[in-house]
Amino acid sequence: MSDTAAGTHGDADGVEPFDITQIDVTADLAPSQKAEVLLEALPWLRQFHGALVVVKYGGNAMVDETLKAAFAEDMVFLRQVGLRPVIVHGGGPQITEMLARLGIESEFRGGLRVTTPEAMDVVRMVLTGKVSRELVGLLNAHGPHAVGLSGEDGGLLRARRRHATVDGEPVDVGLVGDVVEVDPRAVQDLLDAGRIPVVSTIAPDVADPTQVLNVNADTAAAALAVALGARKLIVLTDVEGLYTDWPDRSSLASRITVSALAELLPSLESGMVPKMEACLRAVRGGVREAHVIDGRAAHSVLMEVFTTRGIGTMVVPDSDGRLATSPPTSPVPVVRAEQRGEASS
Ligand SMILES: Nc1ncnc2c1ncn2[C@@H]1O[C@H](COP(=O)(O)OP(=O)(O)O)[C@@H](O)[C@H]1O
Ligand SMILES: CC(=O)N[C@@H](CCC(=O)OP(=O)(O)O)C(=O)O
Repeated sequence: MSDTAAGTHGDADGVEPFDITQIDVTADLAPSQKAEVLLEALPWLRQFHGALVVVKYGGNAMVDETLKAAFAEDMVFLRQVGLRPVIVHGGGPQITEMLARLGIESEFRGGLRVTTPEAMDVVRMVLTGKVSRELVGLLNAHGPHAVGLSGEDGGLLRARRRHATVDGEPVDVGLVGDVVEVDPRAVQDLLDAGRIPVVSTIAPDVADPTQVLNVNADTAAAALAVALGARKLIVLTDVEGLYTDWPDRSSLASRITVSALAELLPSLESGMVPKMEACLRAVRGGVREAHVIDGRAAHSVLMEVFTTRGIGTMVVPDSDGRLATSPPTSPVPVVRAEQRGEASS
């Protein structure tokens, strides 16, 4: 059996329904076709009822006005039909734009932003004060669903300073961190209250909690998905999915196992690396499916979750693609406040 495949994201209840991805959304559907579209969603609505889904919001879906509004609709739709979405957002382009406005040049090493104390202020301001606010506003245009929080809130994330690797050598990138602890209770509380949590990936330094660190949003989303025991991680990007032989357009993988992905990882180019590492980390940590999907397509999340073919690339465990064979091993410990010796309310 091949470890990568072009195919569907599985049968539910043996239904062979209408393929929504083949629909020209601009064409007027006949009433019977509309019914077929709804019916295709039925087994997935049933299967994912109550499922916790972590969605990494980024790429084009984050900069185009129509796509932004469509993304908000998708999240509200998920919540409304009984799933529990948690959004982790990026904001690299917005940070770069604000730094440029302030006359500060952006520099990346090994895919990570070189973050000086001055740049860190801007990163925090843009992620929590601009990107998060805007997304919460779009979601709450549909009702009081969303609440924004950063990794600093309720002890959600803690990070340790990390170095980038360039040509095999460690390179200092300043105030950049990797998540080493997650206390998901702040997010869980919001989910229990029926809210949609919107997370910005700023995290206090585990060695000095008064210092905050800039954390890549793809990797933070994976750490959170593992800590929350998410059913799915969905990462939006600006390409159809993972190409096993980039840029050969015929090499799009619709499904890949963690072992095949681990083998492929060293050959990937920088943009795709944190995304695929995040998927690998999530599935190895017990998340059943991690998806990289095209944020340039309106309603790509709905297409992924509620259609039989799905879209993009799905990363699955080595077993049969549905169930992990071994117990989850979290690369990031879930640490509760009581374990840290702090007061719990
Ligand atoms: N193997 C690959 N499969 C898909 N995309 C790839 C691959 N290798 C490099 N890329 C590039 O990575 C980009 C996605 O990374 P990036 O631009 O950082 O995404 P985002 O802005 O969504 O965070 C794609 O647009 C594509 O140009
Ligand atoms: C360390 C590091 O590089 N952090 C990122 C954080 C934002 C992010 O990850 O945004 P995207 O998902 O839009 O790329 C940055 O400063 O750009």
